[in-house]
Amino acid sequence: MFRYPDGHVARMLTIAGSDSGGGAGIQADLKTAHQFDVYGMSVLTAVTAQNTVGVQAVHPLPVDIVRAQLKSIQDDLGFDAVKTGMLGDRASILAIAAEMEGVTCPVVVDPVMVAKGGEALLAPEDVAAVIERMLPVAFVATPNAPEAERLTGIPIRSLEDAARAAEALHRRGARYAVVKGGHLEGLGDLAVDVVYDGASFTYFAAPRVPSRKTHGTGCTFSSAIAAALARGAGALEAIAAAKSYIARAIASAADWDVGRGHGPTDHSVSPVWLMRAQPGRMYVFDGRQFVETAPPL
Ligand SMILES: Nc1ncnc2c1ncn2[C@@H]1O[C@H](COP(=O)(O)OP(=O)(O)OP(=O)(O)O)[C@@H](O)[C@H]1O
Ligand SMILES: Cc1ncc(COP(=O)(O)O)c(N)n1
Repeated sequence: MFRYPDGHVARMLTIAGSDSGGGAGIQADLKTAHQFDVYGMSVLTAVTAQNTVGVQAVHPLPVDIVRAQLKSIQDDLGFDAVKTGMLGDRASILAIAAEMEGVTCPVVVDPVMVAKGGEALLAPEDVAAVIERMLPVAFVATPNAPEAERLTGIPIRSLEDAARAAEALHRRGARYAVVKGGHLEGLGDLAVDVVYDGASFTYFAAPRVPSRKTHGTGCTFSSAIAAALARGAGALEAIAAAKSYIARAIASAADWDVGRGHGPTDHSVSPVWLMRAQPGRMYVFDGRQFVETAPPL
């Protein structure tokens, strides 16, 4: 486990839903924390019956038990970074937002709305609560392109659109807004994520793997950012480490036979650390290392 100079072990909390299939949600988050040598803890917001083919049932947990889990962790263990994913019902969203307003460590908000198969994981009428209450507490927000469209109202068809949406998310309170490129046509064969920090656009890219094994990529990416932040990494370093981790996790599972549908990624890979990432640049991860280039826009 990663330890700080004072001896304390780096700790990450995930507040998210359970994926019985083990590829997304809490399960992906804890596997990722472990792979970053960070101690992982969880607050469950909902239980899903889910596999690689689809989501068969969703059961949000009562807000009292959501609050109680968080209190148990706060009263005893503490944490160095938080990641939020699927948030459950409106009462839980409001309770979690209120708690996050009082947290001093970095919070990564992954505004999960729909699963790969199209099933809703957030009620459409609760999107406003995520915009109004969760974006302002986000040190890093990590929507995919369709989620960023819903959060900003900006149609996203290109990298330029993604950059404009990242700006809008920053205006709505996210200190670092990351619009992920998994659902977007990137640059050539690259999957490009754009980051806006209020001053500069920074781009992280990796070759797009022609694979259906992308269940839980968003969960894995956002928890990797939180795990890196829990170790004291800066925001851009954390996003870079997460990009290398998810790129390797997708590539490594491409020939797996786990499930018949959108299979999970391989959480057993290791991240590559990019120290001193410069805002305003583009970094392409080639599977082994980052190559710095001029920004595409
Ligand atoms: N086929 C792929 N090859 C390489 N990288 C990918 C691929 N698909 C997604 N990514 C990367 O994985 C990360 C997650 O992106 P994505 O846009 O898929 O998130 P998401 O839609 O929230 O995930 P999910 O569909 O699991 O909810 C991003 O860094 C994205 O660029
Ligand atoms: C509990 C839970 N949280 C998040 C997702 C999104 O992940 P994906 O879009 O990869 O299915 C999911 N499927 N299940």
